[in-house]
Amino acid sequence: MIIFKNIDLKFNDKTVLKNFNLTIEEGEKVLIAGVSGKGKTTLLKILLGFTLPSSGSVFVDDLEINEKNIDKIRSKIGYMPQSTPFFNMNVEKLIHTILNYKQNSNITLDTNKLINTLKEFNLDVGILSKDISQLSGGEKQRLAFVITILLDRKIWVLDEITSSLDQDMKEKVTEYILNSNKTIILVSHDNTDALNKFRRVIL
Ligand SMILES: Nc1ncnc2c1ncn2[C@@H]1O[C@H](COP(=O)(O)OP(=O)(O)OP(=O)(O)O)[C@@H](O)[C@H]1O
Repeated sequence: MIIFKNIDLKFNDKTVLKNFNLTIEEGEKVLIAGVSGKGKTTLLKILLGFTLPSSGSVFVDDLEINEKNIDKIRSKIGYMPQSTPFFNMNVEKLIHTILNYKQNSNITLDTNKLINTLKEFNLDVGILSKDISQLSGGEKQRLAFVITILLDRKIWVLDEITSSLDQDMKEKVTEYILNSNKTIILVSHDNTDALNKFRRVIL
């Protein structure tokens, strides 16, 4: 369960969030909507501990976000920011590098699962021998999503992760998210059928 409690956030003199409260149950699918600049990305960054609120508290599974708990909280979250934060390297090497991070030591690479998940999102297995710089924006977004699936964290925090995809693929990715057993907090400006089934929170 995720709880945002009485969150205020100001940047200099500008109030971005005022007395924001939200409780997200285990397995719930929440869409954060609202016009540009309302604080959607900021809200996700607060959940990751990248941005500190001016006041208020955030809890993830009864752990309050603070310096002591933040690593444990982050290890529960699969986070996809607005732009894919990949170094330019070979795709297969990138996947191995990410899986070799200490916080992912509970995951063993299942090659069949990797190949099947790539295929599910119309990525040819040949992508593994390419460099990140050779991929299109949409390929990078789908690859990042495949990696998020492989990491299998219980909470997914997803910031406009379908912006470079065509309508059919937006629908497919959103449907996949909707049918997952994960707790989802998603920011999107899409207009897809699947998104209508999310709980909508408007900032
Ligand atoms: N580090 C920062 N310092 C100062 N102001 C910031 C900072 N980060 C965000 N802001 C401001 O806070 C407001 C909310 O930004 P945020 O990126 O959360 O909006 P958003 O709702 O996600 O917008 P978009 O839909 O365009 O992505 C904006 O006015 C932005 O300029």
